Amino acid sequence: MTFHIGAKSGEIAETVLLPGDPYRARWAAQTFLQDAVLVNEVRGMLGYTGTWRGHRVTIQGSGMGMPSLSVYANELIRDYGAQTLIRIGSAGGMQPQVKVRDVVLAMAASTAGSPSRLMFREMNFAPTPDFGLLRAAHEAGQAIAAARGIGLHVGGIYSSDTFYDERPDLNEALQRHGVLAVEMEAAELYMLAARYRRRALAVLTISDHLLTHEALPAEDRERSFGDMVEIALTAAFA
Ligand SMILES: O=P(O)(O)O[C@H]1O[C@H](CO)[C@@H](O)[C@H]1O
Ligand SMILES: O=c1cc[nH]c(=O)[nH]1
Repeated sequence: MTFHIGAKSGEIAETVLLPGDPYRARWAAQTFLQDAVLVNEVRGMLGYTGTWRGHRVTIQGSGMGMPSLSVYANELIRDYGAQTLIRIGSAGGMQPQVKVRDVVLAMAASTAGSPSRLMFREMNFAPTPDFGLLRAAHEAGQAIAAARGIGLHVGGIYSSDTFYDERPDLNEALQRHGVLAVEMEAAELYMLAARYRRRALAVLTISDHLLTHEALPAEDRERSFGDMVEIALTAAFA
């Protein structure tokens, strides 16, 4: 048991999927895991442990934004020994070729903030995922994307500290530099994984688009993003 996670010692698996939305954690656990057991509900941030194809997996909500993700990832790594942490998140598309419902594998996560910024100060640390996980997710993702008719993209993303941002010039600069999508947690996850020598990756589904202004409803963001969950699980145990 930690400050924010009520699970007992041994109730968290070494492989953890991290959706921001705790209800997505519940949906993914009910849909993909066998014998899923609720192991955390402190602050309503639901976490479940079960098995996928015989492998133990925890799916733990991480909340919105890097300070929240940082709380859960720190405790999962330092107190429960999590080794592989894969974010399964929603994101806003930033390029015309990246469509709503496409999946993005975040090969780098730029950020202007994050809790780790306090530590790095003037240093522009480059947060990146585990290459083995990225490669395995790409392989799994290609097959899933072809079968389901969705796009799969690998590239840089932007981990923002604000959902409602007042800097259209910043988004424009990021778009000109090829950034595929915006979300709010991956950079901190990658920095923590680097610090503690753990494996991390962010697998994202495009839920809305900054250029076309399309947006999926909350129910879809909670329950219809199975492609990225399958990609994440397959990559974790490749
Ligand atoms: O759907 P999740 O995983 O929460 O991810 C995205 O959605 C939230 C904003 O609506 C932020 O947490 C952002 O990163
Ligand atoms: O942070 C986010 C997440 C989803 N969609 C966005 O536009 N931003």
